[in-house]
Amino acid sequence: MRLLVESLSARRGEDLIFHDISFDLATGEALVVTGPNGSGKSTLQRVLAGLLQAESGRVSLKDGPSGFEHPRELSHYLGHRNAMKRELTVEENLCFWQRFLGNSPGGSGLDLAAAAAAVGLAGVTHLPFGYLSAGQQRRMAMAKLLVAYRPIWILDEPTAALDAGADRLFAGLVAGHRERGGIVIAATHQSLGIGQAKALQMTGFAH
Ligand SMILES: Nc1ncnc2c1ncn2[C@@H]1O[C@H](COP(=O)(O)OP(=O)(O)OP(=O)(O)O)[C@@H](O)[C@H]1O
Repeated sequence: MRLLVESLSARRGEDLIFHDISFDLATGEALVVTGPNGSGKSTLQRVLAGLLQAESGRVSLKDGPSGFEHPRELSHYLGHRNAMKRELTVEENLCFWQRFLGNSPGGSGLDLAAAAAAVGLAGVTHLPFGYLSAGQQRRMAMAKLLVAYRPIWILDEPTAALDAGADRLFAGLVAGHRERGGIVIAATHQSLGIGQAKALQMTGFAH
């Protein structure tokens, strides 16, 4: 499978945020997106995840499972926020996401206990999400990537609020996903330690 981005431009309100971005990623590859605040990293990711419409250009899949034409249909999107209900327990939140997302063709997610264990949170699945520390909450958001199989991971500053151990854990999850043929696109201000990756430096436009 290949993810193709051709001459992509996006606008936010009146402003053109980026223009003429192209790249392609094959099975097992990763793209690290860097750039200063406001340069358009999140905007690009939201376009790839199908949450924003592009101004022009094309995002498509080639040689993927039949019937899937846009990466949004095969993606996990992890935004700045964790997308968990504070009042629900860890287990209830993960259960919701597992059922809501379902598995893409070609794989299956971990069960909830295994996913919680994989992010080092096995002992707290009975607690409301709101009781967890900021770093534990981010780890939980990573568990969401594991409970349903999606070959493409779109990650916006995935390691914000994480300690060094969690950084390593994250790098291990990404490496495992790539070894299984997954594609990863990660926007970051920090070194992610995810091994060999393509790079895209966003510059933004001066308004
Ligand atoms: N909903 C919106 N409406 C209008 N403009 C927006 C909106 N969201 C973001 N922008 C603008 O789009 C530009 C790019 O923002 P974006 O969040 O994509 O940048 P970023 O590179 O991810 O920044 P950061 O490193 O701070 O997360 C900024 O100038 C921002 O003000």
